[in-house]
Amino acid sequence: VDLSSKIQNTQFKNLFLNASGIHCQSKKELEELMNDHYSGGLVTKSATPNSRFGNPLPRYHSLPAGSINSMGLPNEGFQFYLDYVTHSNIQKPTILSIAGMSKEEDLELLHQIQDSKYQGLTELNLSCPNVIGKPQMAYDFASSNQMLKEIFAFFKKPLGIKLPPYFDLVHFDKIAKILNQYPLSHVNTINSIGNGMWVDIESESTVLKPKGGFGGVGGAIALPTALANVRALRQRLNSSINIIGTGGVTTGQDAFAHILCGADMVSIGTQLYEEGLGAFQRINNELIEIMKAKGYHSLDDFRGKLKEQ
Ligand SMILES: C=Cc1c(C(=O)O)[nH]c(=O)[nH]c1=O
Repeated sequence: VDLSSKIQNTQFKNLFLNASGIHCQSKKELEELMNDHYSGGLVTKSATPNSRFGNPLPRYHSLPAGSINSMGLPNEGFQFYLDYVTHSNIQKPTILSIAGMSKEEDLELLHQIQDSKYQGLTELNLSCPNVIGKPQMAYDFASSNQMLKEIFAFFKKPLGIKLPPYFDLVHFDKIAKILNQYPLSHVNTINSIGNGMWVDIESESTVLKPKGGFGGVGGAIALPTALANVRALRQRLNSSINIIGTGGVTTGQDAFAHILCGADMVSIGTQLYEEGLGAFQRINNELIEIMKAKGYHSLDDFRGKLKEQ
């Protein structure tokens, strides 16, 4: 059974990635991830120009079926991640994630990447729901289109976009129409489901401190939304644009479902945070068992071949 996959011309020995933000913020986390045998690639925490502490704690809470977070983009700063993916002992392909606090910052970071020696993939996060006062850009179709136009006037390296979930078929039509105009390497869908709320009954309080308790929701609870976004975008995007399916993957079955819906690669976030790096080996094995039982030898045997009732 072959779990290899690719994004444009970048080959991955297996389809699994960490979701940006999970196990990829510090040097220690990145090195453990780089040396992990059961993930095919490595995604960095979204980087801002300068390092950030992020939002006040508590800012992450485990839920019965997932997680809620309002981290607020804590990261070591762009130069740290650019240095890491450019100079570290590269064992697997990398995706450098960036999230400027404005269009100007995004453009500046992309100019630095364009002018750098970095030859890996880049991912522009247009969907962070937790920076106070910063909207999720990808919900503003006109601004997203304008931003992409300005980016592709100069950026010539492989670039993907991290999208928030959409909940309306017309919105899938609108965002796909925009994205199809640009030579994107991939889209990564979904980011957490923005601005959820969780309440502690005993204390009668929110569980998160930032933003009055509003935070992005992830984990098992997000799987139906993630599968819908992967399927809807696969049905609408040019075949040249690959899809990283993120959201709700806790088992090999969930990964299988993402691939059936059209995902080329699959990211694991909440489950990786809760279980640790062992989640990759377990989910790899579970997916292999499913494929063996069904007589599939490679992901291409069933990718995007979701049947309908
Ligand atoms: C990059 C900020 C993000 C954060 C964060 O740092 O709060 N949390 C998410 O669930 N998704 C994000 O995109």
